[in-house]
Formats: sequence, structure tokens, C-alpha cells
Amino acid sequence: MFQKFPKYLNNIYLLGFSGVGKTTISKILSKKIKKKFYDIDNEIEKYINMKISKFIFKKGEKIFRILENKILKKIIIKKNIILSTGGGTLILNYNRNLLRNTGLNIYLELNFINNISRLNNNIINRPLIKNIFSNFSKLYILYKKRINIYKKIYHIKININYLNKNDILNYILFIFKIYFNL
Ligand SMILES: Nc1ncnc2c1ncn2[C@@H]1O[C@H](COP(=O)(O)OP(=O)(O)OP(=O)(O)O)[C@@H](O)[C@H]1O
Ligand SMILES: O=C(O)C1=C[C@@H](O)[C@@H](O)[C@H](O)C1
Ligand SMILES: [Mg+2]
Repeated sequence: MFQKFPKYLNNIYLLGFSGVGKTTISKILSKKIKKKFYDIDNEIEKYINMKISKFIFKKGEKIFRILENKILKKIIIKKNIILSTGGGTLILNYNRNLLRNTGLNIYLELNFINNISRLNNNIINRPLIKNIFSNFSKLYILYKKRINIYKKIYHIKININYLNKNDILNYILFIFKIYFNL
């Protein structure tokens, strides 16, 4: 599913709930189309020199979101990059506008059950999810809230429920070929 997007934007942003595969896909895509790969969570951890989980535990989510916004601004002034966003980066309206106006936003859409089954080995450093992981209904509410946010700003949505990594990569490359001649 596609929304209109300006073709002159050469940054690409991957959006989606934690565990959906943003980092995995961004990495393999960056090698194929020769754009530099960034992962906002990695950049945050490099900047604070500690794990995000520790930072949130010490300072709380509000301060984390301010920091995340600061790092996002630093990253997106770069050109010709692929960025894997954090699961909660889009909570701030300000971040949504930044992403929407500076790059092509690709939303990886995965149903709740498939999504949480991929989270299992990933929650240690995802403290906000970890806290509610055993509470199915809270987790579902968070998932629903988040997917409504991703839907607000994507340019391209890919339903990845039945796609492996290579299928997703090829699908994105196919779209780029048609629309951008990349
Ligand atoms: N298409 C796919 N099919 C099956 N497994 C996948 C697919 N894409 C990624 N995975 C696996 O799902 C897990 C989560 O992937 P990844 O870390 O890339 O997600 P993420 O969206 O970056 O998560 P986070 O927001 O927490 O950083 C990994 O174990 C990865 O190997
Ligand atoms: O879902 C979230 O709110 C988060 C997801 C991760 O990518 C990290 O950015 C952090 O753990 C917060
Ligand atoms: Mg990731």
C-alpha cells in the first residue's frame, strides 16, 4: 500500500513495533542499495555509553524520549542513509513530522502474535516491553496504540506476515526499481 511521497528524499526510514525486523531488514537493504545504515538504538547507546535499559531504569522514559529526539535530529541531517527507528520513536509528534518530511518511511506490518513471538530473545534491552511482557492484554494495548501511530506516517506499508527476510528485501528493491529507478 502506498501513499504519495516526494521522490527527491533520499533517506529511508524503517518503522514498526519492536521485534518486527527493522534492524535486520535495514542492514541487508543498506548493503544492496549502498546507503549507510544507522540504528537509532545503537546511536543512543553509543552516545550515553550504556544500555538503553539501564538508562531508562535510571532516568525514566520521559528523559529517554528527549534524548531519542536529540539523537534522531543528529542522524537525519545526514543524507543517503537507511535508519532503523526505535519502537517508540514515533510517539512524539515532533519526531513523526521530522521523519515524514525528510525521508521515505517504510512500515513493516506484522500481526500481534507473530510480532511478540519474535520479541522473546529481544526484550532484555527493551525495558518498556519487558515490564509488560507477561501481561498479554497490556502488551496488546501497547501494540495497538503503536500501530495506529505508524499508520499515520508511512509512505509504504508492507505486510510481512508471510515473508521471509529475502522476500522483504526483494519486495523493497522491486518497489525502488519501479519508483526511483534505483
Ligand atoms: N522476516 C523475518 N522472518 C523471520 N524472522 C525475522 C524476520 N526479520 C527479522 N527476524 C528476526 O526477528 C528478530 C527481531 O528482529 P530485529 O531485531 O531486526 O527487529 P527490530 O524491529 O529491529 O526490533 P527492535 O525494535 O526491538 O530493535 C530477530 O531475531 C530476527 O532475526
Ligand atoms: O518500544 C519502545 O518504546 C522502545 C523500543 C526500543 O527500540 C528502544 O528505543 C527503547 O527500548 C524503547
Ligand atoms: Mg532494532
